[in-house]
Amino acid sequence: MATPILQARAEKTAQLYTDPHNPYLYLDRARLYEQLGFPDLAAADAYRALSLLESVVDPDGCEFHAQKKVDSPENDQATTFKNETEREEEDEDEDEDDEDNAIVPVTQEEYDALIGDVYAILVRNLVLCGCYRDAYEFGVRGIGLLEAGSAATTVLNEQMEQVKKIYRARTKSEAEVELGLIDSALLPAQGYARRVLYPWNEHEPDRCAPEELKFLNERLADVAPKCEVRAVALPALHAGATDEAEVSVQLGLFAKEDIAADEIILRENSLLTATNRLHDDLCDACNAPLPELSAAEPPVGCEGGCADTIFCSQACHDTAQRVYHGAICGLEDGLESIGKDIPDPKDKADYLYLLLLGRALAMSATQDVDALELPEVKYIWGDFHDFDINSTSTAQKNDSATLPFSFQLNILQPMRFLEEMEIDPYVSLSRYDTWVLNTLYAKFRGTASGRLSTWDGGPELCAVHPLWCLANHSCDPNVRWEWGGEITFRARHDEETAVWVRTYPDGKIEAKPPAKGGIAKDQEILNHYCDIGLPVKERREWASGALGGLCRCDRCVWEAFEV
Ligand SMILES: C[S@@+](CC[C@H](N)C(=O)[O-])C[C@H]1O[C@@H](n2cnc3c(N)ncnc32)[C@H](O)[C@@H]1O
Repeated sequence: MATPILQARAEKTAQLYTDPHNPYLYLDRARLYEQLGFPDLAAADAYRALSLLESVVDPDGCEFHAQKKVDSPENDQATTFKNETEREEEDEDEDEDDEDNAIVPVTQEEYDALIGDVYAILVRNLVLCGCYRDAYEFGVRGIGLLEAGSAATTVLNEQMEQVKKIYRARTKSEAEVELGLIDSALLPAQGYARRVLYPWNEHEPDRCAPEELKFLNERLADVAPKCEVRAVALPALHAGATDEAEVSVQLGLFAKEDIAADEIILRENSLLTATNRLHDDLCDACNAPLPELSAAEPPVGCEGGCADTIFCSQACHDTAQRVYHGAICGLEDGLESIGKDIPDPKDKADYLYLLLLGRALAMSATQDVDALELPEVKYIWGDFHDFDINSTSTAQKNDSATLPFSFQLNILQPMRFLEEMEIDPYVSLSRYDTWVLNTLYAKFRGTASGRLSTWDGGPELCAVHPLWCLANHSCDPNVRWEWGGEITFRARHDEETAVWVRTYPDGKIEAKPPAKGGIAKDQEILNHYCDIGLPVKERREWASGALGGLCRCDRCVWEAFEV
């Protein structure tokens, strides 16, 4: 049973689906998200309201214009809550509805009445997420625009005090700082959002249910015939887990029969890939190196006018058209400029996740399916916390606020992707709403594999392989993985298994003989999310992002003297 506030959010969302360029509705929904403790979603809606309102003062500079349906008795129907299926059924009747509802532009007077609240909500919620750099930019813009002394400028000035506090801490200065003299590049751009399974998300499967496991095992049979997906109890690693015995029931891969050392046990291809290399010699679909032009089967170009989109084979070309390229064919020029050429190497990994998101959006549009229903996405682990309606969220004080969130990567750039794909981001809200994007990011951040550049050592390629990523981690893994055009697991042999070493305070070193290679029937297939040659402290640091906490595998626990 939905609580009144969730019900109100559902109603407002349903209204937005039929009146998508109405800034009032976005502002209303932003307020509801604020109350629900989702400052990230509130900021995104406030930004949508702001972008639409800007069209009132600059109609020629804006592609989408603020307008609203004028209420009619029929329109009232749209305010009653509909679930996803009911909504789809109603879409067909929508054309008739439109004839009954007049759509009118939002006026300058309405702009004047709304704009203060829009800035106040946007800036307050960006601050709550910890996105201080963009909060500052919008705060300064709002203060410059709004009448001094208004309620909204009071809110903005309060928020700017928070920003100044962060700036002083960052620059290690005690002195008062003038707002105009702040160097915004020194403020943090990235904050955090709650990593939760949204209560209105109807796409997430019950992955441990027998029928879902059966489905996954049918898929796995083609890719890893000697392996099986099973439910497994893992130690809970997240920050809130204080009890060592607390477990998290998840999935893992297991051997169905004995596997010899060096045997390749899994081969998987995926088109959910991304690269930040511009104009590269890699296949656009699978990211494998392109064959020579003189090869018997030379590379295949896109026929739709994408000069830099090249595939390693006709098969990759055809699959790409069907899976993701169809919707973006011919739109390469605009799309190429998003998320590549990143000036600060520290941001490269985050921008690769954005590019992965872009690929998922292209897949969704090409196949005309919700991104969260894509087979590459639906069953992968998202490391979600339970949603607690009574808990509010700020970047500083919520255990579930662990999903990196920024104005650029979660709000602005995804909108740019949609616009470059010639999709109206407002009309397509039901498919590409911010909670959908956050859910995609949560899934990608725990499961994507990456490859580093041989040029500068920075991350340059990443991919989600939905079956490969079901394998859990150990610092004493029994497989190695390799990723060319396809990703593989190969059982380790005797010389490749990890040596356990620990050093006592008096300098004495203790080592354990490494395990034998190969994998016995019913053993879990254990991958490695970090370089297993590193000492325990470094391994734990490297793997903590993908694990959601510090590794407690047998080797780590032994090497860190925790047993
Ligand atoms: C790539 S997924 C692995 C598959 C996942 N168990 C599933 O159900 O799909 C990574 C997540 O698995 C869990 N995990 C993997 N190895 C683990 C380990 N050694 N100890 C505890 N949790 C682990 C963590 O929650 C991590 O975020």
